[in-house]
Amino acid sequence: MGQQAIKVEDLVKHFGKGENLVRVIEGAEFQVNKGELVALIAPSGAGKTTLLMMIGCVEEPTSGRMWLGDEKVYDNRWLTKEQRKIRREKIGFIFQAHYLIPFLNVIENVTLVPQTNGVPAKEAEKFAMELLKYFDIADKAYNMPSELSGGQNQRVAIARALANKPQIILADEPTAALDLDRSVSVVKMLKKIAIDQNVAVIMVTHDEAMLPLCDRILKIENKKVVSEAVPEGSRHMI
Ligand SMILES: Nc1ncnc2c1ncn2[C@@H]1O[C@H](COP(=O)(O)OP(=O)(O)OP(=O)(O)O)[C@@H](O)[C@H]1O
Repeated sequence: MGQQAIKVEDLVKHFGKGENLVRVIEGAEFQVNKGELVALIAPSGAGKTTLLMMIGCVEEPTSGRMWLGDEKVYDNRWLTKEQRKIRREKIGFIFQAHYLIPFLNVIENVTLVPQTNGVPAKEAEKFAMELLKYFDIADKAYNMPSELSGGQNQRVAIARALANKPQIILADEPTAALDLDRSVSVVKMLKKIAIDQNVAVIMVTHDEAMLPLCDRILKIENKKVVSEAVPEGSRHMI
């Protein structure tokens, strides 16, 4: 078993109160290790984004316990006043729409978070260039996002998610806007990152073709989270 990146115990999430109470998650228990690429699947409205946002310290759970790396961050309440700091230091987010900032060029987008974290500009730029080279997009460093294709923008968004050297990458349907070839290449990239950078990646997806590329599936079922192997015999399909 690898090192723990995420662990939750008895995690509960409700929205609203009284008549408007919505029970989304009821006692989730699971762990994700560094080096793992895990697909998170469930029907629409079952709570995938909510779960991702709780792990990302954006949405507060209703109760339970949660660890990020070795640090216990939630025990029926946040254990720190600075969830934002935890988020900035430990988590990289990738979204379906890449959300690059349109008036900043590529390298400025990638260095924004590390600079907010106090990393000196030169050092942040050096690491950003390494990431852009790794993603084969260094020649676009000084272009604006509008000058790049959808797939290129998504690679920049992945580089940006890695710029703060996170332990955990949370990707909410990162391939939804891409065709099959580009989707496969993004997911393979996420797997390579998981191994090379020793990070845990959780990827929400509706695309079954992506499952064989993942190590494991987490499924939200009956308001719980269950772990499943990827579909038998299909791992090497793509
Ligand atoms: N801020 C909120 N207030 C009240 N209910 C909410 C809130 N956010 C989410 N919900 C409800 O929680 C449930 C889970 O929503 P969530 O967006 O996590 O689902 P999802 O699995 O990501 O769905 P999709 O696949 O459609 O994106 C839904 O019933 C939704 O209506």
